[in-house]
Amino acid sequence: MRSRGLSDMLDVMLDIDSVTRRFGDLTALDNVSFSVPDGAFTGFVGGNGAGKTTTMRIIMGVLAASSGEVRWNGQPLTQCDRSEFGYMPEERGLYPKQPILPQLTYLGELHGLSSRDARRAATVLLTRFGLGDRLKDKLEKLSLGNQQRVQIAGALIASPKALILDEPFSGLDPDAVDEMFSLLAEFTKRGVPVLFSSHQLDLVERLCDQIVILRKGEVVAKGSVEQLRDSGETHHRIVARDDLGWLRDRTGVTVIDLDGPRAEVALADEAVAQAVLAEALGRGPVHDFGPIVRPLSDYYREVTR
Ligand SMILES: Nc1ncnc2c1ncn2[C@@H]1O[C@H](COP(=O)(O)OP(=O)(O)OP(=O)(O)O)[C@@H](O)[C@H]1O
Repeated sequence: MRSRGLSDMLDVMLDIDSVTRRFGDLTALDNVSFSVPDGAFTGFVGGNGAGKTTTMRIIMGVLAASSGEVRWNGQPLTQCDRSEFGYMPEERGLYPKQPILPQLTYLGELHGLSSRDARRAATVLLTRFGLGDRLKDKLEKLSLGNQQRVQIAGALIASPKALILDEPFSGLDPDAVDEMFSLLAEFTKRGVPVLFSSHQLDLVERLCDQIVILRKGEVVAKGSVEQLRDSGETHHRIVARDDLGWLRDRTGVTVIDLDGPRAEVALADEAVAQAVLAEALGRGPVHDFGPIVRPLSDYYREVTR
């Protein structure tokens, strides 16, 4: 679904620069730096406790950084800038016991919309999410997936200039994810930067223009999916007619998996790859030989272990 390369997105609107945050003895964020370019979907991943929520809270001014700075269009981010951002916090912002339309309308008003415009925007969004006949229902009466849709609608209500979404896709079924993604894509097309955290690597790989990986409060990788994959170890697949056990004794070859005439190997460099192919051909027919495009999850495991 990615539509543009990073090179097309030259404007960097949201800049997280050397942000450190300590809680007592714990350094939850250690010199974290990355940018969320104009119009880019930036996926923010990392294990439990890596520091994603803390980073988002600092961006939104809920927490202060111990040191470092967040900039918006090159200037230190202000509360006024933040009031124009859409934010979906980890703890979710809406009240379970209140009906959904008045809550979203109120949120729109808090962001500066007139009562009429806020109500209209809320109605349009909720209808778009298939909740047009549930406007008077209390949030808690909706299914979890629908509650999540309403929470996301809360971040979108007032034409946000940036979107900071803490696990917006958790709890959504695959159709709802696609529906939500196409809605968010309308914002990125208008140049809105979107930063979202997620534990769903397959989804991040499919949807994001760029990815930032945190491990124990430090950025361990950032870039487009292609850049991250290319920087990881490449594996090759070999399928031949005869047993490939000889691969175990060759310099520069690490056997990852071997099953008779089928093998997955890590090869030190291109010269080793050519030598392996030549030897395999010398020993008999080779049915398949080539690099394996590995999922992002493999690379993620490499950099976070
Ligand atoms: N208010 C706080 N006081 C003390 N420690 C905190 C506070 N907030 C976060 N932490 C700690 O900071 C670290 C980072 O937490 P954070 O919630 O940012 O991680 P996360 O990447 O969002 O994790 P998860 O994926 O589990 O939501 C954790 O060790 C957490 O316990």
